[in-house]
Amino acid sequence: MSNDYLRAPIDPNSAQSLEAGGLRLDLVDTADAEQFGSWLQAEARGFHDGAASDETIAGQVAGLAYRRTTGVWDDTAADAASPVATVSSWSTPVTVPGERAIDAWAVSAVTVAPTHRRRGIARAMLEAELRTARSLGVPLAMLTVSEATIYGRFGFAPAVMAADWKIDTRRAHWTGPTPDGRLNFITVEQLKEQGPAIVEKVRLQSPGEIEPWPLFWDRALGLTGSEAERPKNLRVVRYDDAAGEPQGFATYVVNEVAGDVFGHSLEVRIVSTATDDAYAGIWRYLIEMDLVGDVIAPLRAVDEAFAWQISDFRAATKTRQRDHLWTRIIDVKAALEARRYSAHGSIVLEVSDALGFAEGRFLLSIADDGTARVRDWPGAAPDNAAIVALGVSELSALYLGGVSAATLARAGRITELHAGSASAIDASFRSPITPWLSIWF
Ligand SMILES: CC(=O)SCCNC(=O)CCNC(=O)[C@H](O)C(C)(C)COP(=O)(O)OP(=O)(O)OC[C@H]1O[C@@H](n2cnc3c(N)ncnc32)[C@H](O)[C@@H]1OP(=O)(O)O
Repeated sequence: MSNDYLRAPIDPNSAQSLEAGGLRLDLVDTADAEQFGSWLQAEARGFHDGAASDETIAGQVAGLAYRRTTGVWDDTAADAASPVATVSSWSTPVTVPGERAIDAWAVSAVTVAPTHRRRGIARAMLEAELRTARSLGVPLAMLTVSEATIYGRFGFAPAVMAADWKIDTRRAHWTGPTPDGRLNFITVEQLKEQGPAIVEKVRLQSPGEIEPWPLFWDRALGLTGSEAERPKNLRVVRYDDAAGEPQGFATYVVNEVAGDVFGHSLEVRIVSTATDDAYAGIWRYLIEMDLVGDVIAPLRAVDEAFAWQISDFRAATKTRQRDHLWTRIIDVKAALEARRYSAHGSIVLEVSDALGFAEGRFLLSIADDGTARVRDWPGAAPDNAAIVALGVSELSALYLGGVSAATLARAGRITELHAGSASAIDASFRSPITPWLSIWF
């Protein structure tokens, strides 16, 4: 999708409801550095970050201008130029099962100033985002969340989980393959040039993955801010296959551990690998690092293959596992037809949606090749069809193939109207590749 979303008008419903409370919902002109800078500082304050330096703000003004940037202003506030609430959004492809992607409405930077909380401002902004996405024909919305208690009421649900891993390198001897590629140290500047092409090879492999944006690289590589603020201990290693083609990279830092001169802790920042060989080459390199007692790898997939590539299964532990990407189906037909399925069949979905976007009774007909057609289906279900009643949150949780319908049925979150329907949904919906999103947004 082009950047048309930048010009879409402000949602009139939310503008009116906020106006009734003396507040103004408006778009920020991201070409106006002063206005955009003020919005960025309000966002930082909303997340309890310190005031950003002029250099950081200048970098963000340049790097985030492609996002639809919305604020809420209280013209009676002492600093009336500074918004009391922020949200930003953009349309970007997200990978769905079948190594393909659909446009999704990414929502980020949702903050309301502590002086203005719990009077419905976030609700007005979120509903405006969903209506705007709908008006632009974007079938899915998504976000990564600070708290798991906020977004369910708007029809979002966790669809991609993530895990923080810790590997005890003294116990974890590498038993996986030894690939014939080679590893090379490269500079962060080289990675900024070469990394996007590698990540692009990887993107369609995991449902849930999205395109990183240019400023993502600057942040991840410590290239924002002044020279003095840049990290000095960030290492970058690239894996090239036997033919010399770059197929993966890792960025990491090695930290001293107090009281243990030779025992360091290696913290993985990014590992991105396009082939199984690159995966084995990079993880072997990290796990076998000398003078390192443990490898800390945050925000990884919940079923990392490296757990099966070491001598002691208990040497790799998940120190935390939790929801990461939340999705919200806006257009049931477009969303469900965009992905591929693992088993053919007919499924009737009775979807309820308090906001109305996804409400309806639909027939999903999945062909032998995994493609699907969705029709409104008010009538009786075809013979042998699975039938379930569920909310849009539950359908959104199932969408990327990482959540079990049988579990949701056991939890009372979906209702089987024919016995065995949840298992039929799982046979079709579950992705053979566990969904994973490697970044926050
Ligand atoms: C995608 C992202 O950007 S995630 C980041 C979210 N932002 C943050 O965590 C920054 C700090 N927090 C904040 O800025 C604000 O407290 C926000 C944005 C979370 C909420 O803003 P508010 O304007 O106070 O929310 P609002 O009054 O519209 O509440 C909407 C609903 O969410 C509920 N709610 C709001 N905040 C929370 C919370 N932290 N936990 C649980 N429920 C919440 C309200 O009770 C309300 O429920 P209801 O409408 O069903 O009665």
